[in-house]
Amino acid sequence: MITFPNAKINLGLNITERREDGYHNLETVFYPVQIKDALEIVESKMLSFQSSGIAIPGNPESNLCLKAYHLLKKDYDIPPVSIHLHKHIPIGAGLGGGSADAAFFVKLVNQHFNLSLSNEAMMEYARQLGADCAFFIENKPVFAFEKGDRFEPVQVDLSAYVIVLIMPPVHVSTAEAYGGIKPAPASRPLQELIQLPVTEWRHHIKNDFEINIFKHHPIISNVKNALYKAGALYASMSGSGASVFGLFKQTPNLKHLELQHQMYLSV
Ligand SMILES: C[C@@](CO)(OP(=O)(O)O)[C@H](O)COP(=O)(O)OP(=O)(O)OC[C@H]1O[C@@H](n2ccc(N)nc2=O)[C@H](O)[C@@H]1O
Ligand SMILES: Nc1ncnc2c1ncn2[C@@H]1O[C@H](COP(=O)(O)OP(=O)(O)O)[C@@H](O)[C@H]1O
Repeated sequence: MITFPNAKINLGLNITERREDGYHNLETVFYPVQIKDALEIVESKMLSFQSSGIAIPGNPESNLCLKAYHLLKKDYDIPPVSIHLHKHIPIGAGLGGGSADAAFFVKLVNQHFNLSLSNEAMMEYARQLGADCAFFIENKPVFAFEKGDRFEPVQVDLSAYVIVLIMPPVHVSTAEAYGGIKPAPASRPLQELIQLPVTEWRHHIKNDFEINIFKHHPIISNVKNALYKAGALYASMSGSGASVFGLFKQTPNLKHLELQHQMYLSV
C-alpha cells in the first residue's frame, strides 16, 4: 500500500514562551502544500527500511518511519513490513517532511491492518514522534498552539494564489533555530491577523525565527526580498527555515532565482 506525505508551510510563527520540558509554546497556522514524498509498505518476512531520492542525513535506524512502526508495534500485533520512502520534500527546510512521513506512516498502518484508530488516537501516537507530526493526521489548515500539537479550526484558503517555494542551498536544524530565540507573547493574536486580507499580512504577520536565522544565513533573507520584488503579496521563511515561500496572484518569472536555488510551485 502506498501513500504520498505532503509538506506544510507556517503562516506566521510566534514563539511565546519556554516550557519546563525544554520545548517552547508557539502559535502558528499550518497550511498543507502539495510537495510530496512517496511512502510504501509491503508485508514481508523481516522489518526493513530503504529510501531513494534526496539523501536523508543520519542513521536509517533513526528514520521517523521506523520510529512510528516501533511505537505502533508496542500496542498492536502488526507483522513485519518492508518500508520504502522516496524522498522529494527538501530536508531541514521547515516543511515538516520527516513529520509528514511519520504521521502518514501511522495512517498507512492503520488503514492496511484495519486497526480502526480514530484521528484523535492517531494524533496521540503522532505527538510522541515530533511536535508538528499531529497536524499531518487531519492535514488541513489549522491554528496550532502549545508545542504546535494542539489545534483549533481556522478559516484560510489560499487556493486563489500560486504558492512558490524556494529552497536556498543551506539547511537549518530545528534545534539551531530554537536556540537563537527569546520567546515573547505576541502583540496581537495570530487567529485575528490571519483573517486580514492577504495583502495586509506582510505588515502584521511574522515568523519569529527570521531575525536570528537571517543574521546567520543572509542568503535566506535575500530570497525573501527577491520574492517581494517579483510581486509576492506575502513572503516568509517557513518554520525554522531554510525554505521561503511567496504567495502570488499569478505564476511569477523567477528565472534568476531558479538558477541558484531549488524552486517548487504549488498551484
Ligand atoms: C519549527 C517547527 C514549526 O512548525 O517546524 P519545522 O520548521 O522544524 O518544520 C516545529 O515547531 C518543529 O517541530 P518538530 O520538527 O516536530 O520538532 P521536534 O522534532 O519535536 O523537536 C525538535 C527540537 O525542536 C525544539 N522544539 C520543537 C518544538 C517546540 N514547540 N519547541 C521546541 O523547543 C526542541 O529543541 C526539540 O528538541
Ligand atoms: N523520514 C524522514 N525524512 C526526513 N528527515 C527525517 C526523516 N526521519 C528522520 N529525519 C531526520 O529529521 C531531520 C529534519 O527533518 P525534516 O522534517 O525534513 O526537516 P524540518 O524539521 O526542517 O521540516 C533530518 O535531518 C533527519 O535526520
